[in-house]
Amino acid sequence: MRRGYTAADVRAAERPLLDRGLGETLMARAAYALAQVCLRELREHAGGAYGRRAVVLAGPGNNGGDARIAAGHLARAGVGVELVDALALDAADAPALGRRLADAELVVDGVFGTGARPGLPAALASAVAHWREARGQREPGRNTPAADVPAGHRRGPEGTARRRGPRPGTQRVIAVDIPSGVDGTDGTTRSDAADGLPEYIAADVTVTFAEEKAGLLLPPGRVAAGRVEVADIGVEIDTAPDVLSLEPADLAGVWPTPAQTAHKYSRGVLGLLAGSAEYPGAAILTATAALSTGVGMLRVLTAEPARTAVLQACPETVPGEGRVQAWALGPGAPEPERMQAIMHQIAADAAGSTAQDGSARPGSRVPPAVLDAAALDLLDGPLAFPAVLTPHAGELSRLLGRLGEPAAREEIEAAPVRYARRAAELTAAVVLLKGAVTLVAVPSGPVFAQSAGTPWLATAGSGDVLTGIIGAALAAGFLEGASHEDLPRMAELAAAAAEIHGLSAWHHHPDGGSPRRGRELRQGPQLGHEAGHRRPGPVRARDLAWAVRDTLSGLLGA
Ligand SMILES: NC(=O)C1=CN([C@@H]2O[C@H](COP(=O)(O)OP(=O)(O)OC[C@H]3O[C@@H](n4cnc5c(N)ncnc54)[C@H](O)[C@@H]3O)[C@@H](O)[C@H]2O)[C@@H](O)CC1
Ligand SMILES: Nc1ncnc2c1ncn2[C@@H]1O[C@H](COP(=O)(O)OP(=O)(O)O)[C@@H](O)[C@H]1O
Ligand SMILES: [K+]
Repeated sequence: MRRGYTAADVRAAERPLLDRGLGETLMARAAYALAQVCLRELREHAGGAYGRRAVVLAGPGNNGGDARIAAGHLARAGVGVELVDALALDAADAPALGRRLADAELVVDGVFGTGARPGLPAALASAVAHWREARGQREPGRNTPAADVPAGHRRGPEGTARRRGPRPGTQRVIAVDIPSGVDGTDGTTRSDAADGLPEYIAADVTVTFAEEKAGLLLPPGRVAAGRVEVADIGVEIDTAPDVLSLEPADLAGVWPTPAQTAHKYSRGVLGLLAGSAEYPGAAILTATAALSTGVGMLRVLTAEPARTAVLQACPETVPGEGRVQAWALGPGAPEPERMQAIMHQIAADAAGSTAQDGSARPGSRVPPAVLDAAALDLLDGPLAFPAVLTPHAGELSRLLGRLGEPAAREEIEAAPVRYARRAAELTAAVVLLKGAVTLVAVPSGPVFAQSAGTPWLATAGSGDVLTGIIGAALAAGFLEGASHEDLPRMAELAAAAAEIHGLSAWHHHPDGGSPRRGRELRQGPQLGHEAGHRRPGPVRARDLAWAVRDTLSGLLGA
């Protein structure tokens, strides 16, 4: 499990040590750890440290202090270091600095640290844009690992005429504590007014101190940070983390598995209302995913012709009504009246209003629900039963509008954690906001951030698969029903489902390579781009729904 802390909590933990006069000691430890990582990266990616060129960008605070001391260590190891006072940069010098940045084997970003706010000062942003341009990159992005560079680019003369400096894949960018331009607590950045590109210094590796900062786990900071290494500098944080990320190795401990004596009803029954005459496929995808996840029984309540389509694709499915332990409602535009009726019934059961003797049964445990797609469009206030909502940014924008706090899709994409949390408060539900990094928020408590997937997952039907996985997990995880007190556990299951969904895109390897199993799978890809993992190819939602089974078998050690 990765844990991310707010800047305020990190500061508070450092305070007693600073009060005891240990500031310089801490900085010396941080700088030493940073220099060690820089030297190792140079050895691994540039063939050595001696004689290699480094540009160290140093800011005005302690982050700059760490970078300056590390620059001394690097120089003593024979690295040719140029130390740049990043805030004293003149706009006229930005193009030249951009070229020197492009030419260096190592760039150390010590501009802003725990105190960082989104964005970069104008002259520095301009230098970073020139650097990007000289490297032939359109967007901020770490240098493509050598293994991922297409063979044609790797051989022969050094790239195109526009490409300068070290071979692609040999330049390493190391962020000190946090990539500058990214907010350490919420991971947000600012976009350049002229070209619309986000203003941050994308790193290959971030060396962070004491504990991970929340912004390193949240989008887009998580993408900007590359691989994160935590250096122990003797600072202990004893407050609760603000952001959590489940890793593949955590999933076996989180995921509900059947007891030895289980039978199909005690494994959990999922009720599915998905699909319509227009979109029968969505019901097939959600049903296939739920069955691949190992649900005890799947009941499908959808009307014809989607019902026959599901029964033909998934012969295990049981048509019609009956008792269920969880609900999955909404993919493929099923009948709104039917969804409303089911939600009203769960809410009534949760309120206890259906007690036979007329007595109030407040807080009754009821089957929890995952509400997706069309079901989200029926919501306009706090939910009276425990639910997981699974919007993408566009759906969340519509939902927030109905809840009286409109936000455009772009606003949500720029500050996803803020809107996911707000939606969870307003709906009294778990809100899983889909994206390259999927966030899972509860009305109060830490947010989960999961990023096992690949951009190939962004394909129609992929969300329907996620709904099926979540539904099956809720059915198995809440055999006795759930109440609002269970929202944190529901969020944990939804986060685990998002991780399994993402890993399944890697697992299903379209080139026919052997599926990734066991230990290899549990280690998982880190944002996909780490060396050692092949890139997956196109994902078909149907294959993804099938692949979930192999993913789970690998993760659970079957
Ligand atoms: N405080 C400690 O105990 C330790 C801190 N360490 C380092 O200290 C760093 C924190 O140092 P500081 O608190 O001095 O803060 P920073 O170095 O992060 O920030 C310095 C200044 O830059 C300004 N700034 C931030 N974002 C800006 C932006 N986008 N545009 C313009 N100005 C901006 C801030 O207002 C602040 O005044 C950590 O990240 C870490 O690298 C380490 O030396 C280890 C010990
Ligand atoms: N760039 C990306 N990287 C990784 N995963 C992504 C990316 N973009 C989207 N996804 C994932 O793909 C899925 C798309 O779901 P959704 O938009 O609901 O599709 P649909 O409704 O067509 O099924 C989500 O799980 C989302 O997190
Ligand atoms: K930094």
